[in-house]
Amino acid sequence: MTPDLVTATTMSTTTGLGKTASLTSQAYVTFLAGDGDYVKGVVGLVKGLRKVKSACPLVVAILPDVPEEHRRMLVAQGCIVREIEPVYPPENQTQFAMPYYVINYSKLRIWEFVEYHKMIYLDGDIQVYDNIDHLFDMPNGYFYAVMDCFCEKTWSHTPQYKIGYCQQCPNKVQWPAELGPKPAFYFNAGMFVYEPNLSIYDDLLKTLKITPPTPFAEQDFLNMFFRKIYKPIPPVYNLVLALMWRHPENIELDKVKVVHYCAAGSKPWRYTGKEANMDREDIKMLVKKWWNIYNDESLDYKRIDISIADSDTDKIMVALAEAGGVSFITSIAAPSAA
Ligand SMILES: O=c1ccn([C@@H]2O[C@H](COP(=O)(O)OP(=O)(O)O)[C@@H](O)[C@H]2O)c(=O)[nH]1
Ligand SMILES: OC[C@H]1O[C@H](O[C@@H]2[C@@H](O)[C@H](O)[C@@H](O)[C@H](O)[C@@H]2O)[C@H](O)[C@@H](O)[C@H]1O
Ligand SMILES: [Mn+2]
Repeated sequence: MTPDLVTATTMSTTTGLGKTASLTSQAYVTFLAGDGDYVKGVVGLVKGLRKVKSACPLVVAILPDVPEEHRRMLVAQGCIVREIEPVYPPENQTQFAMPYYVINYSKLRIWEFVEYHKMIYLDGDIQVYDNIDHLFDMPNGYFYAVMDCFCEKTWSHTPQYKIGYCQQCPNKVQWPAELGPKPAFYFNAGMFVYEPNLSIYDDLLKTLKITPPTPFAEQDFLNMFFRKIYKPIPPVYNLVLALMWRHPENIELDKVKVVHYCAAGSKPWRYTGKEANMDREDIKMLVKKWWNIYNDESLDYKRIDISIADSDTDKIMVALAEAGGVSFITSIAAPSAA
């Protein structure tokens, strides 16, 4: 048994909670860079995870350029903040699909978070509308993510886009034999389930050094690196918004658990409704849903004052806090919010 599991077992006997073994070793993780407005995305995300009563904490891997004030906001919202060093791709002439994708290689650092056995990575522009903790229970040894769509203009550099082929509807336009074998399934890297591991981490960084950058940056790289163990999961776990107008037949909006505001103009905190497709009623509704969570004060993190914790509930919360699931304050001056 690993040391983590020993702790978890002890904890579940002391708290009487059922599935606590997971709590010490599983977490959500997101990535934050810069002093801009993506911090709003992360605040929205941690509140969303609370709303769906996720049992696992949210770790935020931040670059050094995230200002102190934003770090404090995240901690105050119950996030576990971890600074990481940036990772840069090798020098190259490549044009990224979006210029800021260059910083996304830093996502690779999350393979270093080996105090967690399994993590679910979520982009900061993702919101969770239904509990997805069950994804932690899928068999180990695979890389799980949702298949991407090739129909938007950001894909115009690819043969797929040029011939109108999309893996979301592989029979509409058949893959032509003269282009060689059909490309392997390709995932969107805004959401994935993976296992932190130091030897994989070393291998990722070593391989990156000898891999020329390509337009979808770390997403292309991860697709290449994990191609042999990639297992597609249904689009309800990462609704790439373009699916709603490109492949509506693949989507049942009321069943969607995770929404990825990745279409141009769809980031809720920047939404104006002016860009292509952004005036759709379903998009307006999803943007409103995001804001409802972001503005819901009842979802703000409530800290527990450990010095006056006396009820059984408080004691359980403190045990959880020690396991990394919830954080708490020790100051007696601060009021208990429990
Ligand atoms: O200025 C930035 C740009 C990106 N990101 C992070 O990098 C992720 C990937 O970028 P984005 O989601 O904008 O890409 P898209 O999914 O829209 O292609 C974001 O979700 C954030 O977690 C960030 O923190 N600050
Ligand atoms: O750095 C590469 C980025 O690539 C991805 O972008 C998406 C998005 O840009 C859409 O607008 C496209 O249409 C879609 O197909 C594309 O995959 C991830 O969401 C992001 O987390 C990051 O990995
Ligand atoms: Mn994104």
